[in-house]
Amino acid sequence: MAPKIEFRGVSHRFDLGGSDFAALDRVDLDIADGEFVTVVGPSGCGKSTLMNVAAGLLEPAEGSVLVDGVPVRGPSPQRGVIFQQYALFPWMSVRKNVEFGLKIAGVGAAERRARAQYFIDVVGLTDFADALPKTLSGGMKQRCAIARAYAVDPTILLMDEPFGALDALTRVQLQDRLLDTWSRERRTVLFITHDVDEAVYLANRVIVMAARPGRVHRVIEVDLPYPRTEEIRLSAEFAELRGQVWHSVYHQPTPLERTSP
Ligand SMILES: Nc1ncnc2c1ncn2[C@@H]1O[C@H](COP(=O)(O)OP(=O)(O)OP(=O)(O)O)[C@@H](O)[C@H]1O
Repeated sequence: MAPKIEFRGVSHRFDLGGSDFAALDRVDLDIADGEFVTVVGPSGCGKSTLMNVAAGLLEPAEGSVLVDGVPVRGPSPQRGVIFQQYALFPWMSVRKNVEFGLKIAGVGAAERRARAQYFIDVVGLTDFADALPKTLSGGMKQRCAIARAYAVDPTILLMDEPFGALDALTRVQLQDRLLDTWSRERRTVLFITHDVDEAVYLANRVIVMAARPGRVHRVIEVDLPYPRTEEIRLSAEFAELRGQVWHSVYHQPTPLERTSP
């Protein structure tokens, strides 16, 4: 089956005070439909740049990203994006936030309400549907952002450190909630994180990037069954995979001085 997302020779440079800086160097990566792929790597290795290119928020200097075989030319409702900062509208209730994208898409009031309610229930915010974001905890805000992203029915979810600002316990709970949502509403997920445990716990496949220039360093298959459970998190197999990812992230080759053509 053709990949859902294809990165084809994606390179990107930023101008750093007159000299070019290679944020991404010839990234090739295929992601299958329904896969859950996590991306880890040292700070500045180009994780967010990779995601922004996939989201259509950034045009790569070279190469392209294809979704269902079609080059990405800009943002699309087909690709839901979730950032670390929740980006909720503070004056709107949870329900109105979740309905927002549907309203923009011209979905009628009754269907809007039903779809929003479904995803509010899925992320466990039923009792807070009419609450304003300022009354929610960080984890609840992020669940609202997840419900909002799902409600417009994207085929792909692009998540950039979505749980990065949360405490460890909330983070683990949201990982389970996200996997539960993913198992019920299967989407292709590209999830960026700094957290090696999180990367292994969530993924089918972990992409380890290296910096300077930003590139794919290693791809590690996570051959653990779903649903992932505490038992799996504490298993020897999990520890072994975590060790592999950890080693790949923290013992990387020295940065290349320049990229060869
Ligand atoms: N708008 C920009 N202008 C100049 N340089 C940039 C810009 N955005 C990113 N960079 C540089 O490109 C490199 C990759 O940045 P990116 O944010 O993609 O890395 P990252 O892996 O997501 O980092 P982190 O894990 O710290 O968030 C970094 O060295 C960064 O300094």
